[in-house]
Amino acid sequence: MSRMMNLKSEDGESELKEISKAEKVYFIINPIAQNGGSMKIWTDVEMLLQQERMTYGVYFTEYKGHARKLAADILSGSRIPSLIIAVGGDGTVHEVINGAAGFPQAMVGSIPAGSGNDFVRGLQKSKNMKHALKLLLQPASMQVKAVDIGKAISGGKAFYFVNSLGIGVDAEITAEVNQSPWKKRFNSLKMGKLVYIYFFMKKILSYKRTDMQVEVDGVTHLFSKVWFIVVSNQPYFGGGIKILPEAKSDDGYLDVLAVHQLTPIQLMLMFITVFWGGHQTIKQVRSYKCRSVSIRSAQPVLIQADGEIEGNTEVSVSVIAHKMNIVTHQED
Ligand SMILES: Nc1ncnc2c1ncn2[C@@H]1O[C@H](COP(=O)(O)OP(=O)(O)OP(=O)(O)O)[C@@H](O)[C@H]1O
Repeated sequence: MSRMMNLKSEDGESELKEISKAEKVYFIINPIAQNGGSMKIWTDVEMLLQQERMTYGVYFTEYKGHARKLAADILSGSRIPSLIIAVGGDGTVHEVINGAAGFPQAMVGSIPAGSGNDFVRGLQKSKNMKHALKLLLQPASMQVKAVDIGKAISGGKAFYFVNSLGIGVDAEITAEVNQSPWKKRFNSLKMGKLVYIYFFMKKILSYKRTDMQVEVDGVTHLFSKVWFIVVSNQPYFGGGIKILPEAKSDDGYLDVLAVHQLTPIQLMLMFITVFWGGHQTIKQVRSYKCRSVSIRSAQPVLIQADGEIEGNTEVSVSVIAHKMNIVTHQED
């Protein structure tokens, strides 16, 4: 479904300085994000857009993977600078980024309407849904920034990620949560994050840690009993966990963190130390900055990218510097 509305603001085109750089604005809405809460958010957003008499196109996803196709279809139709706003969680942003990669006229933003929203937190730098909406309604507060993205290949399949990629227990938990009826129940109570904590507690008691070989910019490291390895483009993962505080999305590097050997209790304590960055001083937590990293697990284990299961067991990742235009708030 698509709709187009009136183009200019009441007093002329100049007010829409940055948005008019994006001559077209499209919203791609995931109607099942946040267990349908995204639709309520979209209704509120649309009311404000109409009050401002903005012109935009609207598309609703109809199946998993549809946002990627919609973004690619929109962008292949014209070379006009176009801003695509994902209304949903990190899964929706992930799909839009994958559809938009390779189209230099694309700009991507998000109205947070999911359970994780790490893209909005760490890259777009919006504090909440209203703050994100301000980007659109007060274009003077917006800047367009070319950020790095990760390109990954697992099992012969190539894909991009904008936040982070994880192999190990984090991906296994993601897969279990997505299949669980508890996700809907917790989401409908607006407590989507609690379900991840519940599955984390459950999973770490049964998870079989595995050995992994990691090649960081050509240097091989062997880790035994690995819980997870995360490759990140920004500080946050897993819905607000500041796991790689030094990661920057525009430095041409990816940050890698490997967590191994800890007992389940130590792993829980490690996550507590993340609040003040203390985890980085733990011997069993190793971190690197790199341009490329390959990971191979001794045992089959899942891989998630931006919270979506994308592969398993082995993956090669490289950074593509300044590949994706995103909208962010003007830095103070
Ligand atoms: N119409 C649809 N029907 C079914 N699945 C869809 C549809 N549109 C998008 N999806 C899938 O919904 C999943 C969740 O999307 P998203 O991350 O945006 O929302 P979320 O509520 O934050 O979920 P999560 O907790 O997994 O992050 C993604 O895997 C996406 O591919």
